[in-house]
This record gives sequence, C-alpha cells and structure tokens, in this order.
Amino acid sequence: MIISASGIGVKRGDATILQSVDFVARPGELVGLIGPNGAGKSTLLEVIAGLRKPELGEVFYDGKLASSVPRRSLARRLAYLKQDAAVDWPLSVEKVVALGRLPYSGLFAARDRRADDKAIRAAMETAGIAHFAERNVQTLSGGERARVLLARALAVEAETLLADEPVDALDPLHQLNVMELLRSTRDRGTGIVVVLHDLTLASRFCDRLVLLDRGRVAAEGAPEDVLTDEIIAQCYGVRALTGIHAGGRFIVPWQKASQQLHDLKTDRLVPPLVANGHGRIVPINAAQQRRTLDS
Ligand SMILES: Nc1ncnc2c1ncn2[C@@H]1O[C@H](COP(=O)(O)OP(=O)(O)OP(=O)(O)O)[C@@H](O)[C@H]1O
Repeated sequence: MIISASGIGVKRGDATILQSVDFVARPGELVGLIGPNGAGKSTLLEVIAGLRKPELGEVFYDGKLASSVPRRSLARRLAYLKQDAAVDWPLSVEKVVALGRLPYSGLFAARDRRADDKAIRAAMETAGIAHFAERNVQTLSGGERARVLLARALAVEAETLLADEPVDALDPLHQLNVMELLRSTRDRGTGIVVVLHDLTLASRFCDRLVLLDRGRVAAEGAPEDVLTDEIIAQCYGVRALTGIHAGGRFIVPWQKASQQLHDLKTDRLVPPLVANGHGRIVPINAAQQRRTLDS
C-alpha cells in the first residue's frame, strides 16, 4: 500500500504541531522518521495511521482518500505500534499477541484458526518472545513488553507497519535484533515507517530518512544526505563523531554544538574527530592536533 500525505497541518490550541508536511511510505521501503523531541513525529505517525484527522491536508491510501477507506479493512492493511504502549489487563503474552488478529475476527463464517495460530506463533518467534508465551504480560520488564507489543503488530501481517520508537527500551542486542527484523520484514515487501532517536540505527538500517524539526520536514532522502554534520548540529544541536564501518555509518552524538570540546584531563581544546574508514576514530588531522595541543 502506498500511503501519501500532503500539506498536513496539525494544531493544538494555539500551537502548530505540524505544518505543510508531505510524506510518502511505499511497499518494500524502510523509512526512518527522525527528529528532536517534540518535533511532531508521533503526531505525523498518528495522522498517516488514520488515527488523527489533520486540520489541513489529506492522507491517501493507494490514492483513495483516507476518510473513504473503511476502518476495518484499514486495520488489516496497516499495523500501528504506539509509543510507550501499556497493557492494562493481566493477559498472557500469547493472548496479547493474538490481539493482533482481531481485525480478522468475524471476517468469514468459519474463521481460519490455523492462519491465526500460524501468524501468532511466527510473530512470537520473530520477536524472540516465544519462550515466555504463557507469562502474564504485566510481569515483564519494559524491554520484554516492548517486544511483545512489536509481536502483536507483526501478527497483523499488514502491508504496512508504522512503529513509534520500537527500540527505545531495548538493550543493544535487542535493538539490533529488532532493526534486522524490520529489514527482513521490509525485504518481504512490507512498507515500514519507524520512529527512531538512535542516529546510527537510522543511518545503517533505513532506506530513506525524513527529519522533522519543529513540525516541518527539515530534510529528506538517503541517510548520508540527511544526517550531515551541519544538519545534525542545526536540528539536534549536537556535534557527532561519525565514521564508516563495514559499509555502515556510525554517528555518535558527542558534544553540544554550542560547546568546544576540552580534554577532560588536560582541559586543552580537542580538535574534531573522524573515523578512518575502518571504524577507528582518529583526529581529523594529526598535525592540526599537535598544533592545537601545543598552543
Ligand atoms: N494534547 C496536546 N496539547 C498540547 N500540545 C501537545 C499535545 N499533544 C502533543 N503536543 C505537543 O506536540 C508536539 C509534538 O509532539 P509529538 O509527540 O508528535 O512529538 P515527537 O516528535 O514524537 O516527540 P518525542 O521525540 O519526544 O516523542 C510536542 O511539542 C508536544 O508537546
């Protein structure tokens, strides 16, 4: 399914949350929605999920006006994983994941239970939670619960997955697992939009990035074109160490853009650092560093 949004404007009281935002999500593409806190990422995700009607602009699903697409069929085509979702009932993990199959209930007189079971099992395996299928979801840690909710979204087997900060509560290994899982889901043709704060994961795993800043699209395109030093400094207010390792780019936020970096021990000014192409971070220029340190 192609989701397109044009001229989106959202207001909250007097505050403009989104302004003139155009956005497209296509099948088989992993799009990263990035930007500082409060930029409007979750709001835009809700708008394209059809959960919030914008004051201005329109959303289209495969060219059809969002308001003309029945909610029930949309619920099967589009899975939405909310940020910080809580589970208010003492359900087992398996039952929570099974909620992902709700959009299919009552669809046929004799519903295909085997298809449901298969989808639930596959989603639990993929999210690495099958071993605690029977556990009460309220007894899980934040990161474990996040994976259960991701599994619920995967169980929908939708054409499009919208995921709001799915790796936020996860340890490094599970962050990589989830990003790999999103990539393999994309490889099977699913269109994915994922909200991320980790710039290295955004750069390494996404096909395209959309950077929101104060409710507007500040930059859009290939990760290397969006996450330049200048744009990172301008939108996030930080300077980052960047480099290439095994073909992927790492971006480590290091200091505020407004500050010059001083060595913690000597208090001398430290020149900017870059990676040497093999993942080892070196001074931008050794001679320049000597001059700076000698001065
Ligand atoms: N009900 C509301 N009333 C007033 N302002 C709101 C309301 N809901 C959201 N906002 C504001 O809208 C802006 C965008 O919020 P949104 O959650 O979309 O940002 P975000 O980019 O997802 O942020 P974060 O990275 O912190 O999750 C924020 O400044 C937020 O305070």
